[in-house]
Amino acid sequence: MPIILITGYPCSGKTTRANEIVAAFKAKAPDRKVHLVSDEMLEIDKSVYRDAKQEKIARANIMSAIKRYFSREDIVVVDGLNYIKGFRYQIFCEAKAEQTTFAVVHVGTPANVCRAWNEAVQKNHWGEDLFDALVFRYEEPNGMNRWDSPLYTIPYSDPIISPNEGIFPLLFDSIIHAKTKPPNIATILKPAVSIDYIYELDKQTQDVVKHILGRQQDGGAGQTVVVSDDCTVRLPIENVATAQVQRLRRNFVALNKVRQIDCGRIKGAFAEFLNRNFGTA
Ligand SMILES: Nc1ncnc2c1ncn2[C@@H]1O[C@H](COP(=O)(O)OP(=O)(O)OP(=O)(O)O)[C@@H](O)[C@H]1O
Repeated sequence: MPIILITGYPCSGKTTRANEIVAAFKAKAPDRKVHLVSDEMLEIDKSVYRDAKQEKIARANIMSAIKRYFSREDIVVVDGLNYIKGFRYQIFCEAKAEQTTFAVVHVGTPANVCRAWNEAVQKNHWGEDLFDALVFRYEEPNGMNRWDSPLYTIPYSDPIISPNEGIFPLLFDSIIHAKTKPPNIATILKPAVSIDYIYELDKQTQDVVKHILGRQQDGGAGQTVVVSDDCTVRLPIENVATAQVQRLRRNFVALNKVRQIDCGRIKGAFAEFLNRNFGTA
C-alpha cells in the first residue's frame, strides 16, 4: 500500500493538489486503485485543531483510515495538514512495516498567499486565529529525515499536475516502481530548499519568459533579449511557441528545485539553459 502524504499550511491548496495527484495516477496506472484519505471524508471538523485532545483523536482516525486500505497494490493519498513531524514519522513507519513505498508532497504555498485564499473561501474557512496558530505550529518537512523522504515540493504557481511532466513522473517512479529512494540523487529535493527559494525560482523564470514572449510579439525572432546584466537570451530565427517556452521553464524549475542555485544566478542560469535548448548558445 504505497502512501503519499500531502502536507502544507492551512488553505495552501492541498486538496486541489491531492485531487490532481489522484487523477494523474489514474491516468498513468489505471489498473491501480487510488484511495484518498482526508479530514473532509472523515468528517473531521476544522475546530478539532483548537484542542490537543480532539486533534489526537482525529489523528488516530486518520491512521485507522489509512490502515483500512492496507493492500500491496492500492495507493493511498493522505490529504491533510500533516504538520506534526511525529505524525509523519508514524505514517512512514506504517509504510515501512508494510514494506511499501512512501513519499511526501509538500504544497509549498507561502503563508501570505494561503491567508489570502483562506479569506476568499466562503464556506468552512479557517478562523484567523487558528490559521495563524497552525502556521506557527507547522513543522516543515525536511528531506534529510527518513520519514520526509523522498520529498517533493510543489510551488503554488505550478500548473495542474500532469502525468508526464514536472514532478509527477519522479513521484510516480518512487511510488510505483517500488524504489524507496529515486534512482538519482538529483531527483530528490534537498532539505535546504525553502519555499522562498522556490518562489524566487518561479518568479524570476516567469519574468524572463515574459520578456521573451513580449519581444517575440514585437517581431523579435532571431534577436538578443537582454533581461538583466547576466541574463541574455538569443532567440532562434523562428518564433518559439509560448507552450514550448513555458515547457522549458517548467523543466528548468523542476531541475533546479532539486539542486538549489544561488538566487542571484537564477536568471543567468535560465538564459544559458534556454540558449542551449534554442540552439543559440
Ligand atoms: N493554485 C491555486 N491558485 C489559486 N487558488 C487556489 C489554488 N489552489 C487552491 N486554491 C484555492 O484555495 C482554496 C483552498 O484550496 P484547497 O481546499 O485545495 O486547500 P487546502 O490546503 O486543502 O485547504 P484546507 O487547509 O482548508 O484543507 C480554494 O478556494 C481554492 O480554490
